[in-house]
Amino acid sequence: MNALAATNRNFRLASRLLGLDSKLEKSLLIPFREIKVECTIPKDDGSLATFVGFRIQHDNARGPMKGGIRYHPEVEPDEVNALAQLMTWKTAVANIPYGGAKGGIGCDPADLTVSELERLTRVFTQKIHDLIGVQTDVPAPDMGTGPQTMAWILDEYSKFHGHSPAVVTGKPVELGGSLGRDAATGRGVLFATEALLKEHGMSVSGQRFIIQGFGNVGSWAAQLISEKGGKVVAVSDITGAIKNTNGLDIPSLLKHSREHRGVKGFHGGDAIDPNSILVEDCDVLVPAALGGVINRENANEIKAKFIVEAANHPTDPEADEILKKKGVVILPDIFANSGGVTVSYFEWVQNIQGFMWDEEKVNNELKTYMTKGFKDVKEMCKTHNCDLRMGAFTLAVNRVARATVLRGWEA
Ligand SMILES: NC(=O)C1=CN([C@@H]2O[C@H](COP(=O)(O)OP(=O)(O)OC[C@H]3O[C@@H](n4cnc5c(N)ncnc54)[C@H](OP(=O)(O)O)[C@@H]3O)[C@@H](O)[C@H]2O)C=CC1
Ligand SMILES: O=C(O)CCC(=O)C(=O)O
Repeated sequence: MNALAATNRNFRLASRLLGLDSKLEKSLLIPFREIKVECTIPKDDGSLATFVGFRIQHDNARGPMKGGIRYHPEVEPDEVNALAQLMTWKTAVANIPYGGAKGGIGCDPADLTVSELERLTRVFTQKIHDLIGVQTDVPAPDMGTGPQTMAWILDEYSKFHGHSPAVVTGKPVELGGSLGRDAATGRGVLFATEALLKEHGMSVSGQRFIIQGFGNVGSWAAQLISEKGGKVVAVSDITGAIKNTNGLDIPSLLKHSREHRGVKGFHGGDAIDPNSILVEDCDVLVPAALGGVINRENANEIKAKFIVEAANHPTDPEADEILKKKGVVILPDIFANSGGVTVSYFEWVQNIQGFMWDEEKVNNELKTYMTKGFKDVKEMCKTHNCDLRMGAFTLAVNRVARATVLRGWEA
């Protein structure tokens, strides 16, 4: 099932549990605006290259639309649409005053030089600058993008609209980025995992973790989990996968990954087949890379007792059903990885106030939001006698539906 069909399905299940009016249900699914642009840039060798970029703005009932921009070869409209919709539900679960959006450019950032990436980002910004804004739609990093990408967007946008630091989040701290944003998604994953394990009378310390993806989210999650005594027994990225049943030395692995641009060749563990990482033995599986990686092909083989969805949409609905029957507990993406957008909200607030918080305040506030989010999700699970994914979806859909109706929605 593709990402959009899967997301729509989860939304509809939640809508039925809530007993939403069918016209309201339909209207909540339709995106507010879908933008597609062609971005042509000169490559360093003088030839021209054209890339297709998207910004899909899903819903703004609860506030400005918010969500990352992804640079990846597999970016396509249905997936961006699904990711935009997931942002609407994620900001509602986190209870931050935003709607949802997502963007992306179909490109392989590894094949482009820094100056080509800068030109591409500037052309993309030129094409969408009048459709984003501090109170309309606020982009942020996602796969293949980071603080430097946000700095280029900020600079290009400001040429049209004057200096506007709050138009993007996840910026470099020197340009108004928030302390703690870089680590925020991974730190949120830690807080979410702690809340989940506590519920089961367990703690992070001593549990065996497997993490797929060692980029921003995966590497911070690995670092923070291992600092709390969790044993990270395997990680993977696009270059390969490494396993050590005694626990990988994460600081050394981070150093190796920075120096060699990937985990491949790390001597502190054994190389394993990256395709088998999700089914290796562990207590907690943390997918932190692409969507759809847990599916009917591998769900039966998964050995983890818990799955914490650091990536967006890593679990296909068919896998969801199989895993539920096996008793695997899944902490869904729209809660588990909401730490990133929550600290993006803190960044936006700081920019608007023209005031900078210290990192301790950012991290403490994040913990408060994640703890409250878990409690709210559990409450919905109790009310609707459902699993954590439906608990999170019903919480979110109910909040967005209420905001929509209060603003004066009419069938
Ligand atoms: N950044 C954020 O704040 C947030 C991100 N997310 C989600 O988290 C996930 C990761 O994002 P982020 O960490 O920012 O992205 P990054 O680009 O920083 O990192 C992605 C990681 O995934 C690896 N990867 C890519 N393809 C594969 C594959 N087929 N198998 C194994 N690893 C792979 C990459 O390897 P390599 O580097 O070698 O290419 C890299 O290690 C995405 O689903 C994203 O939507 C969710 C919430 C917020
Ligand atoms: O920080 C943000 O605004 C959004 C991050 C994001 O794209 C996500 O949570 O999937």
